[in-house]
Amino acid sequence: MRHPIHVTSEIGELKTVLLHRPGKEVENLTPEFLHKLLFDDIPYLPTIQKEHDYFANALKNRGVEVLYLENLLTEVLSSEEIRLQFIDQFLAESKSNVNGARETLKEYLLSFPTDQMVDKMIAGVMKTEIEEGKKTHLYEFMADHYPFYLDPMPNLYFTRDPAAAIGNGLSINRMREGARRRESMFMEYIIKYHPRFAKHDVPVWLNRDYEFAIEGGDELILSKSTVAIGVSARTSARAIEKLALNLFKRQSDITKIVAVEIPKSRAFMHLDTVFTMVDYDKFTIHPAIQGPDGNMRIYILEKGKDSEHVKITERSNLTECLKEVLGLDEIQLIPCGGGDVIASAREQWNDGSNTLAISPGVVVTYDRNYVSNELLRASGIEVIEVPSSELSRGRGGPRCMSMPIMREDI
Ligand SMILES: NC(=O)NCCC[C@H](N)C(=O)O
Repeated sequence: MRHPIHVTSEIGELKTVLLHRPGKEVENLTPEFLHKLLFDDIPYLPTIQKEHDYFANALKNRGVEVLYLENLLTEVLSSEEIRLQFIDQFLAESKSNVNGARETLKEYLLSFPTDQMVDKMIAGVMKTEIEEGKKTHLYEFMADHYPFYLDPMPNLYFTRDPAAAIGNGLSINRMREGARRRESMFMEYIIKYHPRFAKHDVPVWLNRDYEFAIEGGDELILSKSTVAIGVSARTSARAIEKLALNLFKRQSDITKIVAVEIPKSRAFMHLDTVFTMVDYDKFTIHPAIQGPDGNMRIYILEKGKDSEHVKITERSNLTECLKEVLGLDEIQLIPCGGGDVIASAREQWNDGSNTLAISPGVVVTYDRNYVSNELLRASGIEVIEVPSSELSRGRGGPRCMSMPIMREDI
């Protein structure tokens, strides 16, 4: 029986990917809550959907099977027992606003057909949606003070981050920011209960109940045996070490974790915002993450003396480290924006380094990053561009917007 999750590289031919089509949740962004909800601007819904459909079609046209997170979850929640369990957990995890109104909200959510209920949970529930007569707590009447019972989940179209495929298993992530923490519940339920996955007993290398944060944008599968993980604003060194211990212990094929420290900044929130793999020996990079001589702080984690310890050795140069772990004589780093200070900062901000490889040497990128795209082409890469004026407002690119679950081995 073919395993439903299989990812042993960043670049092997993409067979199946999980997306979320942005919906009403982006219309629940207002200036007051942009920062909290991790957006820099408010996307225009019809256009962001059009751009997202273009992205999905670009993948389908290349033979990729596109699955939508919201559809898989709706299928899971068709069982009444699981639906009730999911709602209870979802409301419990949304605790800051639900306080005391759980039963009213549960009844409200259950009044919708399951697909609309899922959309509603993602879009958020406004206080004004519940009849006044059902409100019993002071805060429920304060719609102007804080409008939501359930906060919207506008970052859900960045399916990369809540969970990541590693080999035949997954990390289901505890996300750093409160605004995104509920997102990984979706994958937890899908893996456990959706018929496509449930019967395969998919290994979960690290689960979302682990106390330290890790996000999929930091997890890059360099090869069958090596994963690079960013130590970043979102991913903690502790979670990386725990994941490494579990991967070494539980018979995965992973023998090396390359922990790459990157600056903690909004623009560089994950490793994949500054570094992605585009071919066997080619990578995009934002030059600002390296020191003057290309120096960086990099640590290789390998099996240690016992199951509680990893062996840690330090490296200081990314190019040399990649050559070592991939067994290559040469590798090429393609600078975002061509290394021009202005173009690289501008294009990195709009995810110029955030490419999604759909096979070795073929990537999907945003059209707006024309300097980086030309440079990729000049380096022999085929570039499929997608329109990006609204998609880019959430600060993530094609890699962030996709969660590959099946790739051919390379
Ligand atoms: N892998 C990624 O870099 N994902 C982009 C996530 C953007 C989202 N607005 C966030 O701040 O989490």
